[in-house]
Amino acid sequence: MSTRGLRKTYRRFDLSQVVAVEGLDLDVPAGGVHGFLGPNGSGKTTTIRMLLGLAAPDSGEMRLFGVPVPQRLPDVVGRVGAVVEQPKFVPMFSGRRNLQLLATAIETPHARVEEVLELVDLRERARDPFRRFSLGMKQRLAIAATLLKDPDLLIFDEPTNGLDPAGIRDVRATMRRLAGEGRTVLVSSHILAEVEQVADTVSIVARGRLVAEGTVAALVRGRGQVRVLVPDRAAAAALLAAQGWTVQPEGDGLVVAGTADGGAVNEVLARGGVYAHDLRTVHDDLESVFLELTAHVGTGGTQRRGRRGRTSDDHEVVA
Ligand SMILES: Nc1ncnc2c1ncn2[C@@H]1O[C@H](COP(=O)(O)OP(=O)(O)OP(=O)(O)O)[C@@H](O)[C@H]1O
Repeated sequence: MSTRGLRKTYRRFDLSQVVAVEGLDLDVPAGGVHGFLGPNGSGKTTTIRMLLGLAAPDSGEMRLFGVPVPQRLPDVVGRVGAVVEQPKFVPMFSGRRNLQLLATAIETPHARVEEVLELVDLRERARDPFRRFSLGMKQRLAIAATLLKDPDLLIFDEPTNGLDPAGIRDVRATMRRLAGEGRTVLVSSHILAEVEQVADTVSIVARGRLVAEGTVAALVRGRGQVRVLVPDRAAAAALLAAQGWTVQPEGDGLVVAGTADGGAVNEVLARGGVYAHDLRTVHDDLESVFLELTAHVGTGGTQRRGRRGRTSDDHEVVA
């Protein structure tokens, strides 16, 4: 999946414009889990809706499986499954019955229902009525519905929203399992910790623009701090600051920001005749990288749509 120069504006009730997506260049490699990350209102849902033909871009290009969309969406839509908002399940019917109804609607054999229930680990609870399902189970049922037609690309918009830790863990495990089968999973989130552990690669957006992309390891590499305990803090601080590092006192020691290279810090100190009696490297996690990258850009447009607190009851299954 890719986008080039993608742009979408909305008109507010007072006729002013909100730029939801602004010149977005997104690349999602085939296979694996790709995190689509950004603060609330940074344009993730709008981008996903455009990719699925649910909203029209103002300008820019989008490709799915190498073909331009929305122009040729009908050619590839069968290879895409998405969970984006709004419920489509009957509360009184069992999870299995709900899936069977959908399977009939898209002319898929009911045997596939058993397969997808297995894939999302819901087989044992498939006889329970949907209304008795926990949020996590509802979410996995929505994922199961998208799997009925065996898509190569799965798109999940904030799939762990409103879930408890066990629900989050189960949805994560489901995403990993799907990627393990060779599918591509695109998952959007504004909570990095939820995606960091499951994503192979990520794109970070802020105000509708890409601010970073790559593997989680590459994004956090080299970012961090080195903490040192030294006998002479003033001398050590002078030596380290001379390297261009930001040095701050902390407790009995010093924190050297802007490097995660403990060896280099140690060498500078030793060459200057200051011997550290303790030195540790603290690597930034993706959360700090994300905050740093998105802080100065802020969040999206000024108009909010009151979607905070949305639960997984609001999922739209594009099957
Ligand atoms: N239908 C709409 N009408 C007007 N403004 C909209 C509409 N949809 C989105 N917006 C605005 O566009 C911007 C981007 O919203 P979008 O929902 O795409 O962001 P998001 O990154 O998915 O956020 P969240 O994490 O809250 O879901 C926001 O400022 C939002 O208020």
